[in-house]
Amino acid sequence: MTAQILDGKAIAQKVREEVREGVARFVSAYGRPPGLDVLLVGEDPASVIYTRNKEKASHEVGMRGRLHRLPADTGEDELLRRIAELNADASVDGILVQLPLPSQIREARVLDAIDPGKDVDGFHPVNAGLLATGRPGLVPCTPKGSMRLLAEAGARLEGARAVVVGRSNIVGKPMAQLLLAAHATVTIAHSRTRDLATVCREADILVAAVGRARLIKGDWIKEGAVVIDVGMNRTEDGKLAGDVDFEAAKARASWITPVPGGVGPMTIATLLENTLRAARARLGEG
Ligand SMILES: NC(=O)C1=CN([C@@H]2O[C@H](COP(=O)(O)OP(=O)(O)OC[C@H]3O[C@@H](n4cnc5c(N)ncnc54)[C@H](OP(=O)(O)O)[C@@H]3O)[C@@H](O)[C@H]2O)C=CC1
Ligand SMILES: Nc1nc(=O)c2c([nH]1)NC[C@@H]1CN(c3ccc(C(=O)N[C@@H](CCC(=O)O)C(=O)O)cc3)C=[N+]21
Ligand SMILES: [Mg+2]
Repeated sequence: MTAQILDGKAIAQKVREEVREGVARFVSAYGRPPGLDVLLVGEDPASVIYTRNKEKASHEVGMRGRLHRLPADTGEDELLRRIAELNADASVDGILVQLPLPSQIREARVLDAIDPGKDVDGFHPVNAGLLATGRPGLVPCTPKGSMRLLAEAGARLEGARAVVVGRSNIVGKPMAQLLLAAHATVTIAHSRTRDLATVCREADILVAAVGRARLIKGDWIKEGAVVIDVGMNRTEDGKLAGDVDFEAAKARASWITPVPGGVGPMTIATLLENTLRAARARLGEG
C-alpha cells in the first residue's frame, strides 16, 4: 500500500476560510472583531517566528491580533500582571502564552492565571478537566487539529485501536482524550513503555508526539493505518523531520501527515477557530 498524503496545509486553509466567514458574522453582530493576544517572553528564534505567524494568521481572517514581546528576564509577577490586564480587557477574547517559558517563571502558575474562557490553548486545568469529563470547553489546538485531519481522511475511529506516543499535557494526553471520546480503544505510550514497536504495530490510528526524529520505524506501522505525525524536529542538515520515518511508513499506511505541511498548519488554524469560539461564548452565544 502507498499512503495518501494528509495535506494539513490545504485543510488548514479550508479551516481558515471557515473562520474568516465566522469572523465576518461576528463583526456584523457585535461591531468589533474577535481579539487574540499572544505573550512571548524572551528571544528564542523559533518562538519569535511562531508567534509572529500566529499574529499574522489572526489578521488574515479579520481578527484583532497582538503580539506582546517581553524581555527574557521578565519576572513571574510581571507576567502575571500582564495576564491579569488581558483577563480584565473586554476586547480580548483569546490569550496565549508561548511555551516554553524561561526557567525563572513557573509554567503552572502562569497557565492557572489565564481566564479559562480566554484560554485558547486549552491548557488551563479547568479546560483539561472539562475535556477529561466529556464537557465542552476550549480544546488544545494541536490535538483538535489532528482530529480534524482524521475526519478529513475519513478515518473510522469507533472501535479502532489508537496508539498515542507521548503523554504531554499539551499534545499526547488531550489527543488520547479526544480519541477516547470518539470511541477508539486508546493506548498511551511514553518513554517507559516496553517494546514500543509491538505497541505501535497494533495501531489502526497512530499519533506520534515525542520529539525524536524518525523514532517510529516503517515496520512498526500496521498495513492500512492512519498516521498522524505531530513531531517537529530540526535535524543536523537544518531540515524539519517528524517522529515517524516518513518514506518507510508511507509504504504501509493508508494515510500519513507530512512534516512540514501536516499537523503544524492545523495547530495555527485551530487556534483561530478557538479564538472565534471563545469570543462567541463570551458574548453569550456559547
Ligand atoms: N506541529 C505542532 O503543532 C506541534 C508540534 N509539537 C512537537 O511535538 C513533539 C512533542 O511535543 P510535546 O508533547 O510538547 O513534547 P514533550 O517533550 O512534552 O513530551 C514528549 C513525550 O514523548 C515521550 N517520549 C520521549 N522519548 C520517548 C521514547 N524514546 N519513546 C517513547 N516515548 C518517548 C515522553 O515520555 P515521558 O513522559 O516518559 O517523558 C513524553 O511523554 C515535539 O517534537 C514538538 O516539537 C508540539 C506542539 C505542537
Ligand atoms: N502556548 C503555546 N501554544 C502552542 O500551540 C505552542 C507553543 N506554546 N509552543 C510551541 C509549540 C509548537 N507549535 C507549532 C505551531 C505551528 C507549527 C507550524 O506551523 N509548523 C509548520 C512549519 C514550521 C517550519 O517550517 O518551521 C509545519 O509543520 O508545516 C509548528 C509548531 C505550537 N506550539
Ligand atoms: Mg513540552
